[in-house]
Amino acid sequence: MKIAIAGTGYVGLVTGVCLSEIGHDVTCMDTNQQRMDTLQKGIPPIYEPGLEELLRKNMAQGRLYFTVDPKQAYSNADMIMIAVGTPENEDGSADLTYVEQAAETIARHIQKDVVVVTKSTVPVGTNEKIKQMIERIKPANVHVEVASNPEFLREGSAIYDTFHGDRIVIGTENDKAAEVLEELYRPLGIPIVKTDIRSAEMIKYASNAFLATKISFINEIANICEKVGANIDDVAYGIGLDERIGLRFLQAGIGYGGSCFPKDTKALVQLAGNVQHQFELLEAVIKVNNYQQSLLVQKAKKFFGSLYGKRAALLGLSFKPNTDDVREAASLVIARQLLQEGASVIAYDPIAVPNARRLLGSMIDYTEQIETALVRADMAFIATEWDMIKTLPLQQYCDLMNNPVIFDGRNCYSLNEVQSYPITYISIGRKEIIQKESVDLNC
Ligand SMILES: NC(=O)c1ccc[n+]([C@@H]2O[C@H](COP(=O)([O-])OP(=O)(O)OC[C@H]3O[C@@H](n4cnc5c(N)ncnc54)[C@H](O)[C@@H]3O)[C@@H](O)[C@H]2O)c1
Ligand SMILES: O=c1ccn([C@@H]2O[C@H](COP(=O)(O)OP(=O)(O)O[C@H]3O[C@H](CO)[C@@H](O)[C@H](O)[C@H]3O)[C@@H](O)[C@H]2O)c(=O)[nH]1
Repeated sequence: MKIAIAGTGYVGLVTGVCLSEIGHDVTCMDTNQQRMDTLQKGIPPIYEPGLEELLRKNMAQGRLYFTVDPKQAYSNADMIMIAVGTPENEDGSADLTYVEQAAETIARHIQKDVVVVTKSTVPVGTNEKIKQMIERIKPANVHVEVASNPEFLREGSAIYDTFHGDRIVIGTENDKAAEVLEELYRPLGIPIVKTDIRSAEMIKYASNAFLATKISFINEIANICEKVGANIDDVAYGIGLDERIGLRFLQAGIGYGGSCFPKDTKALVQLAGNVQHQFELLEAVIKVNNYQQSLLVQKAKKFFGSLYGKRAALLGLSFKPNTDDVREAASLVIARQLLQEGASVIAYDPIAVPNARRLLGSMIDYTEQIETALVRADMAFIATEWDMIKTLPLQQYCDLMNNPVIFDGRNCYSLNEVQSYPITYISIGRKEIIQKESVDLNC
């Protein structure tokens, strides 16, 4: 099949690369010239495990192209996928500017019958608007079907998820469009849910809202565990073994970040509000998450009294491991709060430093060496559970820091392990380990 993709970010690029890998002829179109110049050289503009290899392979085999020219991308396509960003407006609703621009450009350049598929996360009713918009502009002799096909991949495992997802959701108005999409995805062997367009759009928001709810729920339980002397790791395991609850997505910490949960939860609250339904549960989920993201600095203030003049090592900048994405990352909240408290910050991340620098500028220092961040630090904040952070021997904190005080937002170390070192260790939903004389101790 000849497929064009509008928007070559995390979703568009990964989808394009994976569809070319299963034999389709894919042209990715983006309005960002610099991004496409980089891609034409075979260099991915984002970090995603396994992406570069598949990108180069399929470009070399002549199945994957990149262009900023909409005519080249859209005029001959059998299917066009919209994968542009849907960021949040100031009121939390989804900003559909890029989707509308993409739909308009598609309508102006199509020359043959085509199925337009929306992969971007869009509020219920958007695909109908896309259809109306395209119908208004397209050539009269061209027939267009519109389908909703929301994306469920996770950053950091996007290629794996595309080939091994739990389900593929296809929302259409008629069987013909559904059949084309089923044929596209059949080789992946992933269960397909066929439904109407509005339900498909809702499935995406409801999925993200439910996952975010699980995280805020376990974080609230963690906050109570701290007060009653229970251990959240054991509690999460104990409840998660009940198959109705499940073990996944019960990792307590400093809340969810990323380009999806924060904006999609707010967009669903807005969507509900538009039909006079106050989504109180989801409002609480968002409130808990905001609180959670600022929890570590609150804990540090409680421990030290004042953070003024202290040197902080911030370990991990990306919103989760294995990605360079820092959108809505808890690390950004922590960095800004530490600066407000008068501390200086040196941040470590193996790959997200350039993206973080774009947002935080020179307000903090950066390093790609974890040891450099820890040298002479008064306190270390673990914001992302990268492998190199999780497996850093505790002795290193002792050797490099002034006096090792760790605020662990991802519960990377077991309490038993920490107890054998003269380290003050304050994590989430677990007992605090305080070295009263840590100031005078040599590890
Ligand atoms: N990132 C994820 O993990 C993920 C997962 C599932 C769904 N989604 C959803 O998918 C959509 C895309 O997310 P993303 O993270 O890939 O976005 P992104 O910001 O990484 O990429 C969006 C791309 O679209 C391009 N673009 C903007 N307007 C365009 C236009 N008119 N024509 C062509 N290109 C245009 C931008 O230049 C950019 O390269 C969003 O709706 C998001 O909510 C994202
Ligand atoms: O038990 C958990 C699981 C996750 N998180 C945090 O939640 C955020 C999101 O994590 P994850 O869901 O793994 O990453 P995303 O790439 O944001 O993927 C989510 O958002 C995508 C965009 O909509 C969807 O496609 C995916 O299905 C959905 O998992 C991160 O900050 C994690 O640290 C926790 O705090 N505890």
